[in-house]
Amino acid sequence: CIKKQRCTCILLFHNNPTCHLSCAFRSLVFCLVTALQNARERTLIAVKPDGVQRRLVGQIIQRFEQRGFKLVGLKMVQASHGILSEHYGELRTKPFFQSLLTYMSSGPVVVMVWEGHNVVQASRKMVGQTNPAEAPAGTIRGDFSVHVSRNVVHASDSQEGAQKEIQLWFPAKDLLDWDCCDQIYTIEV
Ligand SMILES: Nc1ncnc2c1ncn2[C@@H]1O[C@H](COP(=O)(O)OP(=O)(O)OP(=O)(O)O)[C@@H](O)[C@H]1O
Ligand SMILES: Nc1ccn([C@@H]2O[C@H](COP(=O)(O)OP(=O)(O)O)[C@@H](O)[C@H]2O)c(=O)n1
Ligand SMILES: [Mg+2]
Repeated sequence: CIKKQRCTCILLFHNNPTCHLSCAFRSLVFCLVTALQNARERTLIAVKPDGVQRRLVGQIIQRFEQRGFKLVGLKMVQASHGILSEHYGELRTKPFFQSLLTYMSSGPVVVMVWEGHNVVQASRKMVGQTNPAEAPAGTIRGDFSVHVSRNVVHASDSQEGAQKEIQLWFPAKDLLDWDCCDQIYTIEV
């Protein structure tokens, strides 16, 4: 997408003699802004109470760091039924809803916001299917869990869902904008 926009800028230069420098400049700015917006995609990841009890927090964080994502928010909380009901609102009619709330409030959770290119989709792949029996080895659930009711970690399943979940768990002031010195080595800007 970034490359396509660069090509558009170049075509504007070469094919259209009436095109002004300012036009190309605007395209370039658009191109850069889009690249930066893509790089700033965010998702909510939570280590569930089973993951915390089993001392998997460090290994889970390490996987996201290693992949090249940037941690911009982190906290440990004892989640209330209120926040969990909202977080899992879409599952309200499911037979396991009450047991899900009981499990999720049974101990602390570690809630995080990770930022980076395509982070929502990439995280879902790193986490694996909801049912660990279907999650391949190499995914977090495939490596650390065996049962759907104790699947160690949560990851937002869409960009829209991520935005809602991030707002639910974090006041904006608790998310940090910081420069990752290796960013130019993880994406092409
Ligand atoms: N049949 C089930 N029995 C018990 N728990 C379940 C069952 N199905 C789902 N769950 C629990 O509810 C959670 C939420 O289900 P959802 O369909 O959102 O899966 P998910 O998106 O993979 O998980 P999460 O939202 O926690 O990342 C699951 O992660 C799992 O812990
Ligand atoms: N059959 C199921 C499905 C989900 N769940 C739990 O509900 C959570 C949320 O379900 P979900 O459908 O959003 O799946 P994920 O997004 O977690 O993969 C799961 O992670 C499980 O903890 C469950 O206990 N039993
Ligand atoms: Mg889900």
